[in-house]
Amino acid sequence: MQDTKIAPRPLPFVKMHGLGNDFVIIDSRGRDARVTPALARALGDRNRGVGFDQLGEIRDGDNSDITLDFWNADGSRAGACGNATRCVGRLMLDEAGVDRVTIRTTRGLLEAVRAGDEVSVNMGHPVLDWTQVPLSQAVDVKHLPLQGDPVAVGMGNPHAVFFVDDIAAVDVAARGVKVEHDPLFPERTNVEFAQVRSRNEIRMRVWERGTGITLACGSGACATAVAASLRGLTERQVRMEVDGGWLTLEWREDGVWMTGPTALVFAAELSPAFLEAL
Ligand SMILES: N[C@H](CCC[C@H](N)C(=O)O)C(=O)O
Repeated sequence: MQDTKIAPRPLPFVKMHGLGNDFVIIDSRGRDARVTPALARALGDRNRGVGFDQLGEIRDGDNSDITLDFWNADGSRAGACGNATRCVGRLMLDEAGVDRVTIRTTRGLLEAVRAGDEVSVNMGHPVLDWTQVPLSQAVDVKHLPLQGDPVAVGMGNPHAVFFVDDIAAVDVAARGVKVEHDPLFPERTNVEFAQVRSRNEIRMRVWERGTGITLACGSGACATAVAASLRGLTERQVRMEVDGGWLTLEWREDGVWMTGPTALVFAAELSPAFLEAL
């Protein structure tokens, strides 16, 4: 019998961003899941791959319109990614020509709805139990025993939110990397620095676990709105300015809703040579 070699096929993807928080999105519906840590790392390399803050993989739905998994550029998994959820929500809303879609993520069933030109997603209820954030010891999540007195909030991924008087004076990278690896966070953490401008407005900058400084972080924006509300600093609805623009957050009875813009940058495909070299 003659040996046959199956030629690897190119793998299509799209590049999107939400407020400059950028994503590669691979649609694996109807095929075997293809994303591996090695693929995430290679694709996430801005020189050898494409570069992204997170990689999103769309899979077939599970009592939902789709299932969505997130990866960081270091090959680790992100349990939540609000901006990518909005971007994928936009793709699915447009594909189906509907106003509401359901998205299964590791933290449960989320929904995305059209909000004029923007997309709103319900990122679910915040997690305020220290075992679930998770933290490594029984502490008050509203006042962590760390310099700067941050609040811990889980949004499917861990966040530590610091309130500061002057955000321009914060060295986000230096402080972020230190807090990310503090032993209080057994799964490391995303780190937000927030300056409350009024009871309805916050300026926020972020250090993302496994990624570094990004222009926006949707789950971090949700965590920051929850933390500010818990501390009595703001109302439950706030406008938030991040490095990439503006988001609206509202902590409602059914979860934390986030609204903001999405952008489709380009569609392309990964070459067989790139995939073979993994
Ligand atoms: N950019 C994402 C969050 C990524 C979080 C990730 N860095 C993690 O490890 O949890 C967002 O819009 O919510």
